Amino acid sequence: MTQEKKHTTGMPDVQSSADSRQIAINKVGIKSIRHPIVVADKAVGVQHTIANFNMYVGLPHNFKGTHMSRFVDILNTQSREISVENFPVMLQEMVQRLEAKTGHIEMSFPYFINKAAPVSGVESLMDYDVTLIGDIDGDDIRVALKVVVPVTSLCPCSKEISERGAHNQRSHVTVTVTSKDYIWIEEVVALIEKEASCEVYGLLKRPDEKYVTERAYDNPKFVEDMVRDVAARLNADKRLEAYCVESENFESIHNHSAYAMIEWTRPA
Ligand SMILES: Nc1nc2c(ncn2[C@@H]2O[C@H](COP(=O)(O)OP(=O)(O)OP(=O)(O)O)[C@@H](O)[C@H]2O)c(=O)[nH]1
Repeated sequence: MTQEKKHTTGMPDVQSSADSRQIAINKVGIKSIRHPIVVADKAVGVQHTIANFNMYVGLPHNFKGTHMSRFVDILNTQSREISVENFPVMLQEMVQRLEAKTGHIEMSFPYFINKAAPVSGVESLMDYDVTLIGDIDGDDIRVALKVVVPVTSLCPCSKEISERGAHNQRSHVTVTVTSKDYIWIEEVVALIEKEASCEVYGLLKRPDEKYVTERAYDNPKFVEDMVRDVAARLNADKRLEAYCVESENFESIHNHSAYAMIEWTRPA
């Protein structure tokens, strides 16, 4: 007897009953459930963190409801860790357990990278928001990696027209990639940070602060420059099947953001 059946034998199963409305549901399941996960860490082997999961399946028109408890059960399966490597297996397990054809999982987690300050070399952790987005439709499985990288951007126009200074701000550069091969989170972060006016750090001493201020001033970027320069680097990566690069600059001279986005898919 399966785990799900042994506690419920003899009880009415409303969700399995028929529905006559002739309307299929694209996504049904659970949203915002937290669970510990393990992520491969390029520097130290593994990193333990906590992910927020959204897990959905498609529901055919003739069923009243899905089986919500089974999604949680998949997270609690003891026979394997929840990891980036096991993510496709989770997608397969989910559609199998839910008797569905299509499924979608989003696994969002903070990921920490130890960075050295640019002059003093003092080390500190920086946190990055990472999401794995998986879709399964029959035998077709697609997994995208999304990384949000906070950086500094400095406005080229402001630098040109002002007698002193230039407005600069923190920006979020978000890259979402699908790839034939494994892509390290660290690779995506490094690629983006190289193209920013300057990268940001958890801990900076005064010599570092002077360096990042001057580095940003010497390296001004519009939001358009940011997404184009990151896209040019992504274009050179032959492993990629598709990408989306976005930049949101939280403008320090406005109460709104500047935003740009480039999407690319490898031609068939
Ligand atoms: N389908 C559905 N279930 C819900 C919803 N809200 C809460 N639930 C609960 O999800 C729980 C049942 O999950 P199931 O997986 O169907 O439970 P079960 O029938 O005991 O388990 P199985 O034998 O695996 O089907 C019940 O407590 C439901 O009331 C909802 O909006 N839709």
